[in-house]
Amino acid sequence: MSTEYSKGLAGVIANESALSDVRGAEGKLSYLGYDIDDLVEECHFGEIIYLLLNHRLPNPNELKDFTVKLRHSRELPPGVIEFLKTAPKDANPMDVLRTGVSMLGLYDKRAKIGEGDPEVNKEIAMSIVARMPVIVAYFHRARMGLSLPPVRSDLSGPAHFLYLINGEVPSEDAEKTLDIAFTIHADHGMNASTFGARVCVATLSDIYSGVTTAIGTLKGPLHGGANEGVIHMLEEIGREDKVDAYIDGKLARKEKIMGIGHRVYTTLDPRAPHLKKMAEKLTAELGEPKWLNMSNRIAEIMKEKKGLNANVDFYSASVYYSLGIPTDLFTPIFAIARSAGWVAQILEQLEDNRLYRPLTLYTGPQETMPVPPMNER
Ligand SMILES: CC(=O)SCCNC(=O)CCNC(=O)[C@H](O)C(C)(C)COP(=O)(O)OP(=O)(O)OC[C@H]1O[C@@H](n2cnc3c(N)ncnc32)[C@H](O)[C@@H]1OP(=O)(O)O
Ligand SMILES: O=C([O-])CC(=O)C(=O)O
Repeated sequence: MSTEYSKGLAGVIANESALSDVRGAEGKLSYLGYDIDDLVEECHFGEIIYLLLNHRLPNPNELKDFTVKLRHSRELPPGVIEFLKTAPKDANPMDVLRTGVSMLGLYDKRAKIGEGDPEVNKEIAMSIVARMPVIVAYFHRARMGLSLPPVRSDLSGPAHFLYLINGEVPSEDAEKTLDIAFTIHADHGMNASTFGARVCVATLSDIYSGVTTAIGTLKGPLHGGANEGVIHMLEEIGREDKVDAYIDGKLARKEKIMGIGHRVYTTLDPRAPHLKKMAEKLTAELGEPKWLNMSNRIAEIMKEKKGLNANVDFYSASVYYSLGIPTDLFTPIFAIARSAGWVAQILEQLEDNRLYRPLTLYTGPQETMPVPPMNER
C-alpha cells in the first residue's frame, strides 16, 4: 500500500470510471467517448442522462420510452411539497435542495442500505434527476408567495424548469441555452461533489444519502458555488473602469477570483467557450454589454498575471444572469445538471465497490501523555 502524501488528493487516482474523460492538459472533455463539443450539437440533455446511466446513446425507441418515464417521475411527495412551502423564505436554495433530496429518501421504500438491485437503483436514479428541478423551482415560487403549478410531462427538462420558475413556457432559444448548459455540466470525473457521493455510497449507504452529500459538497465557493461568487464579484466591482484596480487588490491580498483556475485543466476549460458564446449572444440581445465586458477583462488579467483560465463557473454566471434567473439559483442549476453524473457515478461505484479510506499524515504529539486532572488543565 502506497503511503505517499498528496494534499487534497491532487493527482491521486482513487477509482476507475468509464463515464467522463477529463483531459486537463489538452482541455478536452468527453462522456463515454463523445466529445462535449459534438454532444451539444447533436444531442439534448435527455440523451445525455440516458448515455450516462446506460453507457451508450439511445436509439429512437429507447429515447422515447426513457423520456416518457423521466417526465412522468416529476411529481413530488406531498410531505416534500409541504416542506418547500414552509421552509424559511430566506433559506439558501442549496440547503433547501439538499434537505429536499434527503426527504425524498424518506418517502421511497425502495431506498435501502446496501448495494441494492441495479434495475431498482436505476429507477431511483432517474426519479432523483427528474425531481431535483421541481424542488428548486417550487421552493423559489413558494418563497415569492406564488402558487405551485402542477408538474407537466409535455416539456423537456430545461423547458420544464424554466416553466416552473417563470410560470410560462420558455422560448426555444432559452430552452436550448439551458439545455447546452445542462449538457456540459452533466459529469466531470472525480470532482469534489462526485467524490463525496462515491465516498458516501461506498459505505453501502443509499443513493439519496449519496446525492445529499454531493449537493452539500457542490455548494462551496471553491466548487459549484463559484458561479454565484462571480456575479457577487461583478456587482461589487460595479463599473468597467474599476476592474483592474479591484483584481490587483484581490491578488495583492492573495484572495481568490471566483470562476478562475482549475485543479485539472492547465489550459482552457473546454466548457467555458460554449458558455462564453451563449453569454455573448444573450448580452447582444439584451443590449447590456457591461457585465460581459467586465468578465472578459477579468479573464484577460488573470491569464496575463497568473496564467490561469476561466473555468465552467465563470461564464455560466453571465448566461444564467442574462436568462433572468435569480443569482442564488445558479448553484442549484449546476446541481440539477450534475445530478445526471452523480447518480451515474453512484451506480458505477456500486457495481464494483470498495470502501474509501485514505490515510492522514498525523501531526499531533508523537508520545502519549497522562491525562491531567480537570483542576490542573
Ligand atoms: C465547477 C468547479 O468546481 S470549477 C472551480 C470553481 N472554483 C472557483 O472558481 C474558485 C476559484 N478557484 C480556486 O479556488 C482554485 O483555482 C481551485 C479551487 C478551483 C483549484 O485549486 P487548487 O488546484 O487546489 O489550486 P490552489 O488553490 O492551490 O492554487 C494554486 C495557486 O494558484 C492560485 N490560484 C488558483 N486559483 C486562483 C484564483 N481563482 N484566483 C487567484 N489565485 C488563484 C493560488 O492562489 C495558488 O497560488 P500560490 O501557489 O502562489 O499560492
Ligand atoms: O472537476 C472539478 O474539479 C471541478 C469541475 O470543473 C466540475 O466539477 O465540473
